[in-house]
Amino acid sequence: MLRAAVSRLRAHLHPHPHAHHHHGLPSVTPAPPRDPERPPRLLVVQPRLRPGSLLDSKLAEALNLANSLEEPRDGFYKEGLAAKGAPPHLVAQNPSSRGRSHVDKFFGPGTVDNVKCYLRTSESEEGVDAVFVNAILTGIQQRNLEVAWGKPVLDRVGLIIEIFNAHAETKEAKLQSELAALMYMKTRLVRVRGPGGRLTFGSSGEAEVVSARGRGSGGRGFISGAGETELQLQRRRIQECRVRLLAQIEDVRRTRAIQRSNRKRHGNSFGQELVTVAVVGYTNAGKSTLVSALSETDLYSDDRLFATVDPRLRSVILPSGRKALLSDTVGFISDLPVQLVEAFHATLEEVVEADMLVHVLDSSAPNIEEHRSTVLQVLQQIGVSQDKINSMIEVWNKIDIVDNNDNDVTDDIEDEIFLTEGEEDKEEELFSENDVPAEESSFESLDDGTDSEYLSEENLEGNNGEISSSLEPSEMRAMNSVSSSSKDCFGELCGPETISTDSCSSTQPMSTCHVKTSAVTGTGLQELLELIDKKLTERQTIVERSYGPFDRKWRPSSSVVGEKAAEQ
Ligand SMILES: Nc1nc2c(ncn2[C@@H]2O[C@H](COP(=O)(O)OP(=O)(O)OP(=O)(O)O)[C@@H](O)[C@H]2O)c(=O)[nH]1
Ligand SMILES: [Mg+2]
Repeated sequence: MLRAAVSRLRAHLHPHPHAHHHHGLPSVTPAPPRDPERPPRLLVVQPRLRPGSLLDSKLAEALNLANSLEEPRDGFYKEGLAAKGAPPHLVAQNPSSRGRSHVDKFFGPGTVDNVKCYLRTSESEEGVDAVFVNAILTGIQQRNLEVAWGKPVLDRVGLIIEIFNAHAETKEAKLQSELAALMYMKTRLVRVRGPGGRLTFGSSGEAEVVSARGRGSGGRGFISGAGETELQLQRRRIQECRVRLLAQIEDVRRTRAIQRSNRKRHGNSFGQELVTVAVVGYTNAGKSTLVSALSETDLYSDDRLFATVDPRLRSVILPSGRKALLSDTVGFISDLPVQLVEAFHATLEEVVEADMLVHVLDSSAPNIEEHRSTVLQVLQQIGVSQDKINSMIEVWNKIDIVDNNDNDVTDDIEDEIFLTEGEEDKEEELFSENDVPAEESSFESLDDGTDSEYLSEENLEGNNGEISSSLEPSEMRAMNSVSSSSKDCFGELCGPETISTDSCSSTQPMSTCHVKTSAVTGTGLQELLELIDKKLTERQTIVERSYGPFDRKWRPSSSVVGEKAAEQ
């Protein structure tokens, strides 16, 4: 009921369908009649990034995000993600890379026009329901782009929230994604002067936009008075909604806390404390697949991003016979504002309170380093102790596809990147320069401010080689070198015997134990279970040895500390 109320509110504030294609709300411009069952079709606009490999991975993620916005019916999606193919997309000049982000529309006038042209020509074909700009826009920029393009515009945060909303199934996940939506919307209230000179909300008017942050009447005379009142009304409604949501989420949190303490108190049938291992990681790393494989159960896994929004617990018997609970949870992603992470507080508390963390990484991802640092950052944000982060086990998953991942990222992307006439020579230069090692390639100086902002299709002919070769991810090289340096630990147990080796010492941040796995083929799963077992035993010994409640943190065993001290 609350969800419906929020939807109504959102529709009122935001009267276009980007948020709710699935709810069939009216659109800004009369869109061609479309099948309400069909997931929304988004045009992806990706600001250009350097080096090329970074652009490739961000674009691939953007396309995956665009394809992920779909509501499952009875727990299933209409078609597999692979069947969908890449959505239409453009690579645009990145205004922020030149330090001159346009306050009013984010992009420069050339880009805005080109996207408009693209939309006009595509209208006759399949049509696009909304535009997804893979950047963080201000409310004003979003609204101005909507006016310019005549289509709903979603930025990165907006789309992710919509995906959360579409995928949430349990009450807990629904409440939290509603809260995320509300918090996002609150920063996005803008007034627009409508066609009749009236101030309205939404994108029907021309671009006289006033920030909702309440810059006040600012000498705007009588119209601003009425506008302010309406704005205040909207803000109050949002505030009321938020208070109600927070109260309900507090209930969820309380229930979860009780469940957790029951688990701790009653433990398993042997009277042992029932420990929880939280499985965390970037979205699509394979957390659900891994938890399913380890626990021999069936959790929903999918190539869609944020396939899991609902937290799930699965029990697993470790090699020692001890029973543990694995907690599968929502994945993380880069560039999410902290308030949105906070909206998922109740769910993420499971991670904070877990006895141990397992960090799943997709080792086939070209920007694995960025994924890793995003996850570490979020863990810190939600209040996981540094000790727990340091003693986390890293799982390098999808090892089965690591060797042949060299060209899968751009395979179906390349032909659709656009170039504008007049820009050919320069762009050719850009692409061939991608051959140089990633660290050395900086092309910012080549962007000299012309307004032609696209790469044209014809121009990519003959350049494909360069693009693919630019894909060789330097991160993978870095990873391989880590891999060889951590051989001592790898595949073995990183217990007290090996803890003094560089690769596994928990006293050294970031030198975490890792296991290479494939959740699909089962490679490395036994090693992982053994490692979890070992770490838990280690932890328990420490807890037992400690004297007071303040010592109940993970620490290297005293013998190791003693050894270290003896060395010095
Ligand atoms: N080749 C290969 N594919 C894998 C492996 N593990 C998972 N996948 C695939 O990767 C995709 C994502 O897996 P999920 O388990 O849904 O990933 P997740 O981390 O739970 O993702 P979110 O819930 O969306 O955050 C699915 O299509 C899986 O089949 C693996 O070890 N090898
Ligand atoms: Mg999942």
